Amino acid sequence: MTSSTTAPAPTWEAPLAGAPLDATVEIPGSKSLTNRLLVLAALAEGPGTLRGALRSRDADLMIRALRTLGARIEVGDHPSTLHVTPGPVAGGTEVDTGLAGTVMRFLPPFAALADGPVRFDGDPEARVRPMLPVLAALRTLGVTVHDPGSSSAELPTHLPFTVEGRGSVPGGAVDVDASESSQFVSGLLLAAARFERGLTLRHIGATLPSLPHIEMTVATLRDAGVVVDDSRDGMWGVAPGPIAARDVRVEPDLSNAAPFLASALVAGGTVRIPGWPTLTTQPGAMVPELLERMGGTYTLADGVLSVTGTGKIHGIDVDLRAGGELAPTFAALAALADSPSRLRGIAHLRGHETDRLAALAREITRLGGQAEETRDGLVITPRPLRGDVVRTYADHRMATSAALLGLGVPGVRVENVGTTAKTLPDFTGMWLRMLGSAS
Ligand SMILES: O=C(O)C1=C[C@@H](OP(=O)(O)O)[C@@H](O)[C@H](O)C1
Ligand SMILES: C=C(OP(=O)(O)O)C(=O)O
Repeated sequence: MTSSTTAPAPTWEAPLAGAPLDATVEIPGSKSLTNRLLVLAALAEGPGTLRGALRSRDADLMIRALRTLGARIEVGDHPSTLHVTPGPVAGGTEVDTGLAGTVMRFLPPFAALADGPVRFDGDPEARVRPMLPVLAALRTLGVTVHDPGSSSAELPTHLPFTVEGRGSVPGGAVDVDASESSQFVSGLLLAAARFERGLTLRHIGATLPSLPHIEMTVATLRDAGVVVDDSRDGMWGVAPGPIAARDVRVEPDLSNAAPFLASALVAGGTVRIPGWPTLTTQPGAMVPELLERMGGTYTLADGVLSVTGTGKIHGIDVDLRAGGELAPTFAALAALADSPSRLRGIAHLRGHETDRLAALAREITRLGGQAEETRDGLVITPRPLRGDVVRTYADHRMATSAALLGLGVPGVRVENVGTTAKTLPDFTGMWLRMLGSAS
């Protein structure tokens, strides 16, 4: 299994904004859409194609895993064009999840269709991310899951684990507590049309994060001809049936666009993102309005989103439950604002790539800021900040939010900026080009 390095990585000097921005930034395909569409293509009735797919560590982990599980995936005339030919789901193999939530939560239900055992493991940081709800659901649905190192009948709560594929999954009804991650729901729904009786899934937790990501799952399933009933809140039904083979284009990743757009508020000037969808299930669709509340303005014309800022940022009180992956960007803006901010509804960020609430509070504090964890979020009170090393904890969004802080604070150095390869391999190149300082 691959693992992220624990040796001290060289730091990257985050550039300070020298002048108001005037940049157009092309953002690669959405991680969430790419990895859903790959899974559905690998379960489809025939060969299909993704265009504009993301190529990053998370997407490539998904590609490698699906290949080992029996799909043929060929790269077309552009690296972002992927031709997928489904095959019988193969067992007797291992899946490296890296640190990708989409791989570790979407593929166990897929592996349950295999003709043999599939062992899952990932990065050291992945071994603490919550897994139990999806594994417990699989057991209820008739699938055996066990700890690869023991003969105990007790369900593993985390990676590593083995899913004993038996060639088919009975399916049926299951209750899932998805309060720690919407991905438990999405993973089960994505494979459910291939279960003999389909699936009826009821969420039983107190809160449900990332609802747009579940809606994205439902939309991609319906686009592939799968019958999904989402007429009752917190319940989803998937009818058994074929998954259509398709030729699909992936939208740009709007969450990855967030730090670039937010730069306009820090540096002043305008940042433009082409290919912004008018209708989308991506939670990044919330970004323009949130930036407006913090002092920016935006327009969407001919598919180009433009955000303009003045360099003056206002604090915000916002429930980010629907788009928790945006929190690191807004925490950085909040630390640079002229009034306090409260980010709410994001307790589940404690199970992301790292405990993001602790990491953001610690790193903002390291720069001289004031940031406190609450039960379900952060309270950030702006203070004058000074440069220092910002630690990233193997978390790509800690790195991009540190870059944003560095636009406004001289001397910010980002530890292991290479962690951005999880979803955006050329992050530093794109950032420098945005600032007009690329060689
Ligand atoms: O399904 C998806 O593609 C995702 C769902 C969300 O996970 P959580 O519900 O665990 O936050 C999000 O944060 C993650 O980046 C991607
Ligand atoms: C939470 C995230 O990723 P993952 O898909 O690994 O959960 C994220 O990208 O912010």
